[in-house]
Amino acid sequence: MLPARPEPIPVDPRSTAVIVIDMQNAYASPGGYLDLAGFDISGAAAVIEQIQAVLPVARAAGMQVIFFQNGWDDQYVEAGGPGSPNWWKSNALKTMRARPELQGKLLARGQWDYELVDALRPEPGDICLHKTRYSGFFNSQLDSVLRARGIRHLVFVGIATNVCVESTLRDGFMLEYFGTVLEDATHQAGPDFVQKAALFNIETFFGWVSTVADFKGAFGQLAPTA
Ligand SMILES: NC(=O)N/C=C\C(=O)O
Repeated sequence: MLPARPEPIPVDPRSTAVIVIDMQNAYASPGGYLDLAGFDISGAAAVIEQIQAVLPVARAAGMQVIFFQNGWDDQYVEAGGPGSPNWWKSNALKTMRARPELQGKLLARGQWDYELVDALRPEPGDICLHKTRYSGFFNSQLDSVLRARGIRHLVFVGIATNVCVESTLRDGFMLEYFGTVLEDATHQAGPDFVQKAALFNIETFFGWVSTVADFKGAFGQLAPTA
């Protein structure tokens, strides 16, 4: 059992994936997109440390680790033009329109901004997926990757709690996946209250909320079974 809110939840490591949402320079490094767009990323360093603690435990317990990277091709075709709400709402695209010297740099594959932070690198056996919108289920291989492995429970870490973490967990709920967020391995984009609001929504309507300490307590002693 994994201690969680609103109640403990049974989690079988063999049918569980840890989903690492968008731990890219864009979201977690000074000089990355969120920072340049004016969001407070002061909590990101702690999130990196917490995820560093979670991943070895998950791998040793036999859980699948899946890294997501968010962004688009270097011409931003995948971002959509003015006919896409993404063109209007993406703060990365808006920041580049306001500051043309940044054009081509934010969330573009091949650029530093798009890369995972140095401290969190996939290991052999981990899976890396790409997404072009906030939800990891939209236009991605996630659902088939999970179904092929019999995975039914998703444990979320990463940035941002109120955008890509919550979007992916919500879509997973609609697709019958159980979703748990490790609250202290996530960080919001926006004021503190949006972290609380996202966690309230998840705990109340879409899934479960746990902590890194409880995750380590539940799975830290487990080795994979054959
Ligand atoms: N990874 C995220 O949660 N992203 C949030 C905002 C954005 O990508 O513009």
